[in-house]
Amino acid sequence: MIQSTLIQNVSLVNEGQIQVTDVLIVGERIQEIGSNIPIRTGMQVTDGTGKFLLPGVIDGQVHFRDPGLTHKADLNSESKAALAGGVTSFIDMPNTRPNTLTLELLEEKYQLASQKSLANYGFLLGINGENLDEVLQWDTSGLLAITDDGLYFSGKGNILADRPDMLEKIFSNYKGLIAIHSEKEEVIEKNEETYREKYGEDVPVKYHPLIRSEQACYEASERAIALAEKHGARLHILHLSTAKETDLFRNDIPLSEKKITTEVSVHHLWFTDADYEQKGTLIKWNPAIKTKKDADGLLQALLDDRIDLITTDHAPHTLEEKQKPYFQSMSGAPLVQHSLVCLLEFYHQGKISLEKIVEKMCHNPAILYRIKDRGYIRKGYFADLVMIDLAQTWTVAKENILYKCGWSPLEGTTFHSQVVKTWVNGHLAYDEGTFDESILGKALEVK
Ligand SMILES: NC(=O)N[C@@H](CC(=O)O)C(=O)O
Repeated sequence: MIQSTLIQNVSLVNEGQIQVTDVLIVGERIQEIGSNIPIRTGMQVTDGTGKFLLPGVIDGQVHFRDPGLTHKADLNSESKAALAGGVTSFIDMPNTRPNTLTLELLEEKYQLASQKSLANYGFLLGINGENLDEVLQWDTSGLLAITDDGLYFSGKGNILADRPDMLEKIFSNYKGLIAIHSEKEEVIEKNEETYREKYGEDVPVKYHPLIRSEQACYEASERAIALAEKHGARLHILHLSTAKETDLFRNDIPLSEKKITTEVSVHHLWFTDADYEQKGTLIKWNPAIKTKKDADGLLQALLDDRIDLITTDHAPHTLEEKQKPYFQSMSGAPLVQHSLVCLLEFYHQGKISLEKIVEKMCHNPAILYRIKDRGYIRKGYFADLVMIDLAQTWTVAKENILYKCGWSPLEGTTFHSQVVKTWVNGHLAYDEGTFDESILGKALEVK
C-alpha cells in the first residue's frame, strides 16, 4: 500500500510566505497543500501545531570523502548528519580519492551513494590539466568543478593561477555550470613565503586570512568573471569570503537569468578573525575566515541578492589532522548538521527572515543546479521536508555530533532552534534523534 502522511496545522515557510496549513504526502510526493485536509484510513497524522515546515535544505557544496578518505567521513555517516540538520539533498565535490575526473568514477560515486546515502545526492565532476580535452568533447551540459592534479582547491599548479590558456579553453567551450574555488595561488605562495621566513612551520593561525588574503580572493574572482563574461559561460564562484568581492556580482536580474552566480558558506557568516584565538586551527578553512567587516558584508550581500545561495562546504578532517602546526594542519571543518540552525540563530537575532533563509538554502540551489521537483513545497514535487521547532534550546556537544570525525567547530555553542523531523522523498527518515534506516536505497539522484 502506498504510504500517506498528513502534516496538520503547520506554519509553512515557502516562496516568500508563511501560512498555517496542512500538507498531504502520498508516496514520494506532495499531493495536496491546504486547510482542513480530511483524514482517511491508513494515513499517518503528524501534528505540526507551533512548528514550522520548510522545504528540505539543498546543500550545494559538501565533501563527504567517499570514496578514498573514509577515515574522515563517508556517505552514510555524513548523510545522517545532513538529515539531522534538515539537509535532504547535497552536491558533493570531486576531491575524493581518486579525484572524480572521469565519467566512470562519477558513475561509481552515484552507485556508492545509492547504497549508502540517506539523503538525495548529486556529484560534481572535476577537471584538471589531464582530462580537459576529453571533458570538453563530451556532449554534456553537466556540472564541472575546476581542479588541479589532486587538489583543485589549493596547492601548486592551481589551474587558475598557472594555466590561463586552459581557463580560456574551458570558458570558451564548456556549456554547463563551471564552479570554481577562487583564490589566486601566486598571491598565496608569496604571502606564505613571507610568514614562513618569520615563523617557520608554526605560523600563528590568526595570519591565515593575511596569507590567503582578500587580494588572493578578489583577483581570482575578478579574472574568472572577466573570462566568463567574455565567453558567455555559466560561472559559479564557490564560498565567497570577502565583502570586497560581493561588488563583482549583480542583483538586478533574477537568479534564473544570471550567468554569473555566487554563494556564501555558513562559516564565513558565523565566525570572524576574532575567533582564531579560541578555536585555533579548528577554524582554518580555505578561503580563510576573515574580518567582522567581511562577515557583515557577506550577510548584507546575501540579503540584497548579490549572493545567491548558502552552502556549508562541509569539509571534515580528523582532529589529529586539524591540530597540527599551521602549514600541516588541514583546512576545512564539518558543518552540514548545523548549517540550518546557525541561520535560524541569525533569524532569532533579527538579522534574516525565515523566508530569506528558505530562498537561499532551498529554492535557489534548485534553480542554480536545475534540480527538478525539489527545493519548494509544491503539489507534485518530491516531499523533501523539514520540520523545525523555533523554541528549543540545546548546546552542541560531543554526544550530539553525528559527523564521523566526531568534532565540530561549534562545540559549546547554544542554539535556540532544532530540527525535529526530516522527510526524504516522502519518507520520514529522521525523527527527533532517530533515523529510519529503511530509507537506505530510496534516496535519489538529484537531477
Ligand atoms: N574548504 C576547505 O578548507 N577544505 C576543503 C577543500 C576546499 O574547498 O578547499 C576540503 O576538502 O577539505
